[in-house]
Amino acid sequence: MAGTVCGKVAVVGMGSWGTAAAGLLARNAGEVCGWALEEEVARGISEGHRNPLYLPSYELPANVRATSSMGEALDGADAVVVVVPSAFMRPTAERLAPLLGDDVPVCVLTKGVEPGTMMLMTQVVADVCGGPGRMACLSGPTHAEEICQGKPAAAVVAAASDAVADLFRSLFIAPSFRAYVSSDMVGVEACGAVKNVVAIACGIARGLELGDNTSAVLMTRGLAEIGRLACAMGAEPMTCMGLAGMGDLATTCMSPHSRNRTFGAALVAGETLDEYQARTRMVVEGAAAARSAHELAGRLGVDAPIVAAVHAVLYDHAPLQGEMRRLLDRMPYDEFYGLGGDAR
Ligand SMILES: NC(=O)C1=CN([C@@H]2O[C@H](COP(=O)(O)OP(=O)(O)OC[C@H]3O[C@@H](n4cnc5c(N)ncnc54)[C@H](OP(=O)(O)O)[C@@H]3O)[C@@H](O)[C@H]2O)C=CC1
Ligand SMILES: O=C(CO)COP(=O)(O)O
Repeated sequence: MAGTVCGKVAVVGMGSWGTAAAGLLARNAGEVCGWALEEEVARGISEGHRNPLYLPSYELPANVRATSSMGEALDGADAVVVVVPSAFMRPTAERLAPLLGDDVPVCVLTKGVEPGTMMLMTQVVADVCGGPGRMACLSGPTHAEEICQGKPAAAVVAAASDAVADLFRSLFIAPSFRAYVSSDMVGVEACGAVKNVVAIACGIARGLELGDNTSAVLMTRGLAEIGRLACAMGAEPMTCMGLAGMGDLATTCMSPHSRNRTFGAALVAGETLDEYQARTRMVVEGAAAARSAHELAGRLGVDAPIVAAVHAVLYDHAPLQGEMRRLLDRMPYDEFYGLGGDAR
């Protein structure tokens, strides 16, 4: 029944995932008000209950509306969900800060690492808005296209405070959507950011017609790489085995809905990042994450060859086949090196 958990939830960012998330939240909040950058999106949702630009075939529940005024979206909100692309997180948080009540809990659905500061997305919002204790993040295998169709899915809500984690779990849970909880915010966010880079590698492999074995190897070795990086950032190892790690890696590397995987294949066909994003209007988070993850790996002394290969292809104009060859030519070491295995 709508409205049983809280009165009003604001969703900041009405792209694909913001739209699908608003649909989930509408079951448990009295009212959901989305903030959209574009007036066309806000009007389409409020007047026609559809987002004209993202997932236009999905009819939103009657208690979801949207506005291009951040003040109106935030006014009286009991909880806030932020889901703008990572590149816009800091400027969006700066607009949010003066409108956000002191104790209002915030859940971030965006996946990325801020270039330069190397902050995770909840850290960026807390840096600007204050109140790290009110922050949460939700991540997992949640392609918006399938959530809108009511296909069963699950994610994990991580927060430092049990009360904040419990609130967002209650807000997101639905008959076809399970929300688990965790206290490992770093692990959940690090996994979400780095898996997108591995998905680009899987897309490249697919574009090169390298087969399912190759994809499985990239996913498995990618998970080892995610584990090494996330643990060096302070994550708990088991988080990488969960919904935010293995679960999201699997869907992003295998699903035709994945922008990151599709972009990898498009690269092989000769398309650039700018061309791909302009054509689809959708963000490829793994491209920015490749830069941050590559720099982080260097800073933390972590071996991250798949991240390095994607980075080389995207930013050093390295040939695709050459990078794939370089990955294959590396001397294989202990399978769990950096995760408890020997350096041999
Ligand atoms: N799509 C999915 O299935 C999932 C996405 N995510 C993550 O969610 C985040 C958002 O992705 P997604 O919803 O897919 O986005 P989309 O690629 O579907 O849409 C792009 C979004 O960016 C917004 N935007 C463009 N320019 C700006 C700006 N200057 N300031 C603020 N917002 C801007 C657009 O707003 P407008 O339309 O109003 O112009 C739109 O909401 C990403 O980090 C992604 O990794 C996580 C899980 C699933
Ligand atoms: O994070 C996602 C699914 O959980 C979305 O991945 P893509 O951005 O590759 O579509």
